[in-house]
Amino acid sequence: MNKLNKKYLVIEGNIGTGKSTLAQMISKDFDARLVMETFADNPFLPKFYNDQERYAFPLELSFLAERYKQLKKDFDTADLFHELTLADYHFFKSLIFAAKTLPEDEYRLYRQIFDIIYGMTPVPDLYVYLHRPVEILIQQIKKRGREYEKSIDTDYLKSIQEGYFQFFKEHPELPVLLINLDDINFETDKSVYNSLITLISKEYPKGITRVNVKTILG
Ligand SMILES: Nc1ncnc2c1ncn2[C@@H]1O[C@H](COP(=O)(O)OP(=O)(O)OP(=O)(O)O)[C@@H](O)[C@H]1O
Repeated sequence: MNKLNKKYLVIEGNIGTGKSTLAQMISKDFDARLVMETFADNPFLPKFYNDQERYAFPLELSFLAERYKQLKKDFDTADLFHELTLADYHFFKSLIFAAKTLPEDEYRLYRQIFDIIYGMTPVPDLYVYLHRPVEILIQQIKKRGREYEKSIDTDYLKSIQEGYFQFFKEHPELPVLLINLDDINFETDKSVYNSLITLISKEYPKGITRVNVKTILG
């Protein structure tokens, strides 16, 4: 087994929390196979941020189709070179977002399709959720300056965050490591990154284990 003692690790979190950056750093250091979410070339995403009502359904369907295709491809092909697979999203993310973006009748239809697919997706050994207050996320989103994300507000981020927390409550069988990063930058501060690695390499029981990075760093 690799030094993280995991075969399939998921890094999740709200929009702009830094999950892709952390997943990339870890995959480089531990020579992991990296499964990254693709969204840059989703033609519905900019349209959705302009007109949510009109474009939410095609957006959600396209994310679902894309994520399924990607997981299937990545997990169907045996990989003899990597012991660890690392993803910057968990499949359930699709449903968390859809519950917030779709009207009830469309959500019910979406859910039927989702449930069929969800049963076929792999279960992670550990689900890491990177938490930051929504005010910090707004700053991060502004800083990275993706044009179409300009309309994201704290209410939207709060509702997505609630969706994640609800998901954890409804899935007590999943080992979740909920790390409160607050405003701490693990990209520039090596000691923070090392603490995250130590945390992630441990074994966790099913359910939520909460850790506050500021408390650990003292
Ligand atoms: N199912 C979905 N429905 C609506 N929007 C989505 C969905 N999935 C992703 N998005 C949007 O796609 C963009 C990228 O999302 P995501 O949170 O994965 O990446 P990110 O914000 O770059 O994350 P990080 O900064 O933590 O790496 C965001 O604007 C997000 O709101």
